[in-house]
Amino acid sequence: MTTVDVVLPVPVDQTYTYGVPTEMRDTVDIGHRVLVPFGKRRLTGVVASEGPDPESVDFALKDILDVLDERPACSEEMLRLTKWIANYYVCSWGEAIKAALPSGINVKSTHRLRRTEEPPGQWVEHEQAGPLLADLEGRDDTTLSAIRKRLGTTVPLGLVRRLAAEGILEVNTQLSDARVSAKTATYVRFSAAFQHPSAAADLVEQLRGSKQKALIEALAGFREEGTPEPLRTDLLERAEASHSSLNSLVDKGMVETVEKEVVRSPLDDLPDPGPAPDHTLHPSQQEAYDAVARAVEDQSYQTFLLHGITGSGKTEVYIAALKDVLAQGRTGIILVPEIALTPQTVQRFRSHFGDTIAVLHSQMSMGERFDAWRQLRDGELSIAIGPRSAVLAPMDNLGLIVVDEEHESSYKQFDPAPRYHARDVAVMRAYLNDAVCVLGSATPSLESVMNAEWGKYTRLNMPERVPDSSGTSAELPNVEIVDLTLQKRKHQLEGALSEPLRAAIRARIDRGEQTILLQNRRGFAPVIECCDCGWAPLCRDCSVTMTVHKTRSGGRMLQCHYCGRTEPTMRACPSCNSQDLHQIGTGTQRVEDELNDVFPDAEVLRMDRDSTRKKHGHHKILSQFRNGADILLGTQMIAKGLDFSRVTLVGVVDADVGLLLPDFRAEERTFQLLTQVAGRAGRADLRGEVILQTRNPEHKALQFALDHDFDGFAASELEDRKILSYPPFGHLATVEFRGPKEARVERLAENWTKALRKHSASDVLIGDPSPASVKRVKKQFRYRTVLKSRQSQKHLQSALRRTEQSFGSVPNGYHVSIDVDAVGLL
Ligand SMILES: Nc1ncnc2c1ncn2[C@@H]1O[C@H](COP(=O)(O)OP(=O)(O)OP(=O)(O)O)[C@@H](O)[C@H]1O
Ligand SMILES: [Zn+2]
Repeated sequence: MTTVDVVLPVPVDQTYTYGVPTEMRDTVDIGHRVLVPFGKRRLTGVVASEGPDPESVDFALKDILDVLDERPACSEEMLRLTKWIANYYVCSWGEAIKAALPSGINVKSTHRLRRTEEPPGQWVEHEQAGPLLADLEGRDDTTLSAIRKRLGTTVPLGLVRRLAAEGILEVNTQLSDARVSAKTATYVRFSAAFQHPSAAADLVEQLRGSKQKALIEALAGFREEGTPEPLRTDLLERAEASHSSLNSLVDKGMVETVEKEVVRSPLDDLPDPGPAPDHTLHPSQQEAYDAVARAVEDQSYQTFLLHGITGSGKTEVYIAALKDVLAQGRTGIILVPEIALTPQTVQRFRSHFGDTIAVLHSQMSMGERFDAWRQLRDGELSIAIGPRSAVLAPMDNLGLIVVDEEHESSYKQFDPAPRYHARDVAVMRAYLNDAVCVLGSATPSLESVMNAEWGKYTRLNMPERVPDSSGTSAELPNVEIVDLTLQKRKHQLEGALSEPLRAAIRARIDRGEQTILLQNRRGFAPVIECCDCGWAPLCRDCSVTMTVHKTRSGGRMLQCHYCGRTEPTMRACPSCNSQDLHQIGTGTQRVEDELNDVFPDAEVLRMDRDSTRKKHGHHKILSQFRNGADILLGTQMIAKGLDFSRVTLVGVVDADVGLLLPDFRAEERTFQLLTQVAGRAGRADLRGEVILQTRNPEHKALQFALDHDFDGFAASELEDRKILSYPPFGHLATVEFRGPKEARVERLAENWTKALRKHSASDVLIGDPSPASVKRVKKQFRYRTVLKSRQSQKHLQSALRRTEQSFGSVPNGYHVSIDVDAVGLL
């Protein structure tokens, strides 16, 4: 190739042509990363295609500086997929490719800054330059990213350049290497001439130095144990010898050292998954599997919606299909909402497929992530299991993509772009690969239900739970509603737990059975308020009240759930000095206290974001529960995928959390959450019971959950959506405007929306820009415009694309984010 077209990580929708110097022509290929000059910067890009004939180019062609890969980082398939993502989600191709590559592999430029002169007053007063200059005062030199971290704001590079031009700053730009690469280690072995076991004894005779003798003996010892090439550090330690003794053996040609890659794996510290259970599929599993297996056999594209009620055994269907795919020499991707929350599912895959699996999760180090990515790309591993981003795993030869719990909103990426939905990308990726896609859920999304109805997906149903050895299926648990307003009127409500729920828990403790309790709100109390003047503490940086949390020592502190800021609580109201401060509402910590009070003899576990921050935090709590703790209390984390046979009671402390949010999906979410959590009860021989506490007993989401009536709920909700042209009947996108000054954000939103109206086809309905329901988060004001189209997603996409192009850049520090198929309109 003499020229190449390169995709760059810039928010511009085009590729750039570069020349290829003669010495690189044999090494560069499609999908390779290359280093290129771009304005004054150097950027890492990916070669998308061969470029035009250099003779035909009518601009000054710049050359690529370096080829960064020996093998393509991006396959041609991945280039096609990312291009589709860029078009569909209205972002740049470079942004989409970035999401498909492990972070940290790009060469970065770092800017080191130093203050040279006393800055003039107008700069000291300047809103952005002031803090920057103050930060640099008295420092030697420091990187721009360190400054940004210290100040907690963005420092625009343009500002830095202006200050440099005025001689106030000295800027030194350096290229740093990629932060991750394959990790290698040094191993030691006998040289070819000395490999015979008897040679070691001869060597020990010959050698004079006692350390050298010890090294030879230790190396022979490792070999006897089956490790002919031990790590150099291990060998030195065992022989208690130094590098120089080893080097003299190397010089004598007796031993040699080799550099080999070590693979960093997060599986190393997970417990062994144990042997794979050998289940015979029950009739409805068999039927579902047969349908999937036929499509796998044909190697043609098809998407299935597997609607299997809770405990119907969907995972076994995925496993059986995956075995077929591997037998064909193809590969598979399993998407789960979040690895830490679905440990049992992951362990089940590991027990069947062992070392061929790459488990990708959010708590992996950059090195672990890179290693998994490289092994998948090179075909050393053939299964990727992980959350959202695993849909972009770099494997060739895909035969199957499973999306477990396909209704989960965590499959939608929010920030940064590409704001893709992993389920929809999975369907597209299967299509591009003639592969099969299986979307599984007990509560499918209404989008998928309609796609099945319209014939795009094939629906498969598993309406019964897995039968026991006698052939009878466990029944779905009995659901009962406790009306909290009634309880209160009868003065029977003392804390958060009603009398019937307490009695049911007591019975479980006495029988040695287990209880799962959902309270979908973390912390101690959502609000603290002054009883005299009504004052409540707000976060300094976000427009929300702060939540009361219990500290480890039993005291109280305040925390903002949007930015994480914490503050001490106050004794008296800062506004009227009253001591009468009231903690209103209930979080998991408060329920935990009540449980410990009421059931002092019970072992209570709490699982929420606060109790699971450490690595394997979820895992520890769940294994304590498996070992027989009485009560597992938690936020929505506990609603998914858990499979414990002794759980016979599920209690929902407050079923109304989330129900009344101003989002058209609020009811769907609530129904899904209640059905999923109810499904944790009575999964084996013991019959389950569910108690929902609510103040809205007549609400549709609750009433249908009461009867486990998914189809009824879907039909009723779809009717409402149709009238309002909400998805799945219409298409939706949002544009969010963000920045530090409200008036400017509002103006930006208005101008952008005006331009959008100009570029839109007539069926596109565009709302007025309005503040987000939490208007300010982390010092940034947020406004939002919602667009709908009854007819076609394409109309939205082209209007957004055209507006973005014609509008041009926005002021520094201000952002416009396009979110196609947005979920969560808050
Ligand atoms: N054919 C089978 N024979 C015996 N046991 C089975 C069979 N299929 C699945 N199981 C067991 O039944 C239980 C439920 O299966 P699984 O967890 O796959 O259900 P699920 O459909 O994913 O449920 P949920 O949606 O509630 O998470 C598991 O313990 C699993 O090992
Ligand atoms: Zn905040």
